[in-house]
Amino acid sequence: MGSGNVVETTTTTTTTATTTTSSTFMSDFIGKCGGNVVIDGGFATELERHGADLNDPLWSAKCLVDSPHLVRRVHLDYLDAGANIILTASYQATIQGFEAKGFSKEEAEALLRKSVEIACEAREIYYDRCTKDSWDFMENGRTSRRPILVAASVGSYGAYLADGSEYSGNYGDAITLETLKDFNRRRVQILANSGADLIAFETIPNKLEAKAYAELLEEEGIEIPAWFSFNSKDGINVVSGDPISECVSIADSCKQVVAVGINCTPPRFIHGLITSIRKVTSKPVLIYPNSGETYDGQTKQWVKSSGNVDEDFVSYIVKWREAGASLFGGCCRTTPKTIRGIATALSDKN
Ligand SMILES: C[S+](C)CC[C@H](N)C(=O)O
Ligand SMILES: N[C@@H](CCS)C(=O)O
Ligand SMILES: [Zn+2]
Repeated sequence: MGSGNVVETTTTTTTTATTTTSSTFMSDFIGKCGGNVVIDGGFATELERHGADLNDPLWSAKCLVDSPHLVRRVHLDYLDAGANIILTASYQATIQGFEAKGFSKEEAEALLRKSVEIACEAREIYYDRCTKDSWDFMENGRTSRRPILVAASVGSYGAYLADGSEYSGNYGDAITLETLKDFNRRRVQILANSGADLIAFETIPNKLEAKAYAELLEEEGIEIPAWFSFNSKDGINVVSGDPISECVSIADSCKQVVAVGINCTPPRFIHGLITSIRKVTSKPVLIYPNSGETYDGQTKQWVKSSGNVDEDFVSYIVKWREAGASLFGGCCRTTPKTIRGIATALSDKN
């Protein structure tokens, strides 16, 4: 496990394998955070705000190669804004994607590890700064630090395709369960052993990919927890058209999955989706919507959605909490300002 967080695990020895489950990992963490967890905001969005050019098949993962200082800077921006969970820059970091750019397999694997190293380093810098500036507070004579987890991001296969396919989930008939498992196998192994506290499977657009991740976690005996986060463009199904209930059921049945929810989805759909998810699972629910704009995979630009206007969603956070979510952040086109607003809205409620 990553440093700084105590996790209760129960170890079950069977005749064939040793499995480690962590059923209380997320509920313990939510408790340590006072009942609500703040996730970070749009990572690539903030990289771009600092001047990064992400018009590249690697998208934000390009910065692992050419500007790691910006990656660290963005993590610190979100920590300063109040995040309890920061996601690594590995959303579009795949061994296959790095190899296509001329890196060796070893170099590609090192870049995946580097994404976690930078996030862990940012957490240490943040904690050191807090200590120096005496931001820590004393509780029963002991110094107490804001709990912070590093989540290793795994973007979907559609992200690797680098054409916005994570918003259609349409991979064609050639892509099977086995293709998806094999595509992700080494990446997931590396990230699971990188020092991250959990794996964040993000922007999962279809049921097939959820099934592939669940089977992969089981087959590889992955010992750190994971969350599954889906995206939707109608508030009823995930983007491929697969019912959200069926996707969430897959996450619910997977013992390594400690939270399930929705990301990179317009705010106007979030309330209904939380209600639908709640009907299928008692695992903690996470939400980190985008701004409500639409991504154009050809131009790699965000465009205003016609007809539907999503306002700044910070004012909805309390309602989403009442609907049953307990982890809240932002995805594309949200910023540290959004995250600071979420942290304030939740602390006002505590
Ligand atoms: C979450 S989307 C905005 C990431 C970028 C996309 N996979 C692309 O490469 O165009
Ligand atoms: N963690 C990624 C998700 C993109 S949908 C990011 O914020 O850039
Ligand atoms: Zn997003």
